[in-house]
Amino acid sequence: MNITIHNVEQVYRNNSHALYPVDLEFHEGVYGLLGPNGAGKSTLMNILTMAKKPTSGTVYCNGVDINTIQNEYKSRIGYLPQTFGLFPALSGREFLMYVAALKGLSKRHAAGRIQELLSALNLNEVGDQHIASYSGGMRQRIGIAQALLNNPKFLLLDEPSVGLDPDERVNLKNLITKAAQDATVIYSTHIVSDIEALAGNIIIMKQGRILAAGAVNQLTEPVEGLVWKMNVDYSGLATLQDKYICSSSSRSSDGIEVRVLSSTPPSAGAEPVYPTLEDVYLYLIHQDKIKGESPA
Ligand SMILES: Nc1ncnc2c1ncn2[C@@H]1O[C@H](COP(=O)(O)OP(=O)(O)OP(=O)(O)O)[C@@H](O)[C@H]1O
Repeated sequence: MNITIHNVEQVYRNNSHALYPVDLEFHEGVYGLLGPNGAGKSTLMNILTMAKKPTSGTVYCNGVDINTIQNEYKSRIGYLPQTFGLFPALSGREFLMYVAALKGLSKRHAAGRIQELLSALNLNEVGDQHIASYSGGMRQRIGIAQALLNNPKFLLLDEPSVGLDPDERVNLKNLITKAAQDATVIYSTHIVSDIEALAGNIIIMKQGRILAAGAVNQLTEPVEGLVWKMNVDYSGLATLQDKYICSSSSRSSDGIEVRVLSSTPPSAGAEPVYPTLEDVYLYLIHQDKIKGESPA
């Protein structure tokens, strides 16, 4: 499925610009949509799922304006919103049957698909218990299951890993990889590690604008030569963090190994390193500060 967004803009009544005119194109595969709080990720997802009408601009599905094929388009979508309501008095299975009916799935087909998804999401044992008794992670997995019910060709997941334990995060990644074999998947998050190995394409947003879009190796190019690795002690780390954008730090045999974003070497011992997606993300989000920095 080919989705094209042309000149899509969202301005709220209070004149806040959630999206400046955006042009994007999605094909089959996983797209990571990264951005800090308020970047406009959920607004974009709501427009793509037709939950929200944009102030202006058009979304095309395989070249056709989605407004002219609403029902067909919606039947091919699976959506996990950032927040969603579940009926606590229903069991997970009953809730999924209810959503399947709304999506127009036949009862027989739905029953088989729901069993498949309860197993895939490790919810078999609790599938017939009331949702009221579910943990946060179990509720999130029911949300993921409802998004996958109709084998969507366009799957949109807003912060899907929230509340999932490490095992379930791995399981989620495997499910998404499988779904993306013949579907377009958009995975929205502000957690870079969630999508680093999963998404072939990354879109980075901030304050309603697209800062960069492309494959990870395309995005790293402008950041090459701007990332440094060095060892410091705890007080040295605090000093560095005051002056520079530090992308990650980990304990090492020589104290703390820290990655620093800087246009010049932050110290004599700093060693240049190849940028990761997290480096790219922090660079793009904080580039004004990095460009205007005063080195040590
Ligand atoms: N109904 C609304 N009325 C006015 N402004 C809104 C409304 N909904 C969202 N906004 C604003 O639009 C901008 C983008 O919000 P959005 O929820 O799309 O961001 P996000 O990237 O999904 O953030 P988060 O990671 O926190 O979920 C924010 O500045 C937000 O305050």
